[in-house]
Amino acid sequence: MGTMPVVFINGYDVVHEVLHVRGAEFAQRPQTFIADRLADHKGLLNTSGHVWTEQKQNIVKTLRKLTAAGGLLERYMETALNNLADNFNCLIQKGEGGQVDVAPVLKRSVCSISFAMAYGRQLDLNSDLLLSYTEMIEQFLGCLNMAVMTTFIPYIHLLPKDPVGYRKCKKLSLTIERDFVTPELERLAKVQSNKMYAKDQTPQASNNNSSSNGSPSTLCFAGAYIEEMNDKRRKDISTILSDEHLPKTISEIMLGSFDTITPTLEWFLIYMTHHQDVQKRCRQEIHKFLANDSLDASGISQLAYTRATIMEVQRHANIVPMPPCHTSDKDTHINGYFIPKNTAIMTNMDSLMMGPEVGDDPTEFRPERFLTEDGRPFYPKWFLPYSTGKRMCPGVSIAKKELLGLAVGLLSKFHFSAPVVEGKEVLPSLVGVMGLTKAPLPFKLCVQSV
Ligand code: HEM
Repeated sequence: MGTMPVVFINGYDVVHEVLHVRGAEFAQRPQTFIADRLADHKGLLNTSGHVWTEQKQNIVKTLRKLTAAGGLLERYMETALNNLADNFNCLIQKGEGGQVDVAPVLKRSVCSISFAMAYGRQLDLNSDLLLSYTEMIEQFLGCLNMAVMTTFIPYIHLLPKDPVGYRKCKKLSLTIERDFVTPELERLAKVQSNKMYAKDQTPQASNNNSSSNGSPSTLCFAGAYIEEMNDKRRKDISTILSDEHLPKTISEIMLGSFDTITPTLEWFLIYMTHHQDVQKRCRQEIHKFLANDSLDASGISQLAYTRATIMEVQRHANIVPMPPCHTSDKDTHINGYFIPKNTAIMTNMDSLMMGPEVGDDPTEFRPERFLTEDGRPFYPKWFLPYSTGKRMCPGVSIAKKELLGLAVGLLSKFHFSAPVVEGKEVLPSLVGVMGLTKAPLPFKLCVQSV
């Protein structure tokens, strides 16, 4: 990458050794042109050392608290799903269910949930703010796909006419922060200071730890971050959490969830269209275990086949085939090969998802590979869509719940099949396009109520 050597690692044994066993040694991110310029050494995804360590611990703690917080995520999902169903039903009533471009509504649903988890308030799927936030995120990601070329040939960014869109990308990133992130953070900071003021005014309140549970500002990522930061400042504890890092970290949470959950759901619907038998079996399981199709925890936990299907979609479509690179700041060896310090280590996830450990015919779509013989969920060691070790995705538990909840909500309400064009069924393509993640080509589905 540019002048930086790159080593691809392949196969479960070496991936496990580098990312997990020697995770601390390889926990750093290489300094690439685009990451340095866009992240500006802030946030979490592209930082290393103590800046990354405290923020990672904080994000893991906060996301764990949010997923555990009394059905919060489930409430946001129900609202998004109801909104989504209204949108699909509207198209069906207008006679337009035969060929629906499902992606825009799916994207806004995911964005509305991420927004709610990040800022503590949920937007309607058709609200102007959500429409423009989603559009800006998409534009930014689209632009970034080309701008990453500067990682390989940095001087391109100096050429006139911005040939790979680097300057556009930088501008979009700043616009997102200015127009969407900052106003929400200011709103939350106000809530926070009002709360502090109220606490100072009420002698009883000062004795009870109202910051830990139940208050509106803690029930979102940004609120919890602000609270933790203020708490540490008040107690004079040295901290890296700051108003400078917060907007970048929030943007990364919004992008990190949007650009992974959306394509996974799109792929899920595409595979369900190709494999009607699997779709039918998932729906039967959902109707059997979920009373009124509600996303209650005890019912959801019994959906072994539907879970296995989502895992098989993640494996077969392999949405993050090349996760962000890792590096070490010391000369070392991997598998007997000398690796100079600051070499970018790239993981080839295809070598796991389609590798020999998968078993018989990895190219076949077969959810049963994630079930034991008696039908219980089975998590093979090579299945690492969220990576592993120190840099593992902190959003894993939210992602798992969200994917299952949205997949269940979609299948319980709608049937998906190939649109018929000029008397012929047109199945959506299984070929993906690579950006930061692997997304499907534009596609349409026939959507019917069940
Ligand atoms: C289907 C959903 C998702 C998949 C497949 C996924 C996958 C990944 C992968 C492969 C990495 C790179 C790990 C590495 O460098 O070894 C990552 C990092 C990350 N993900 Fe996710 N992710 C998903 C959802 C989410 C969600 C919902 C969030 C936020 C709530 C999130 C936030 C992040 C962040 C902040 C990082 C950077 C972690 C670090 O550098 O230490 N992701 N994710």
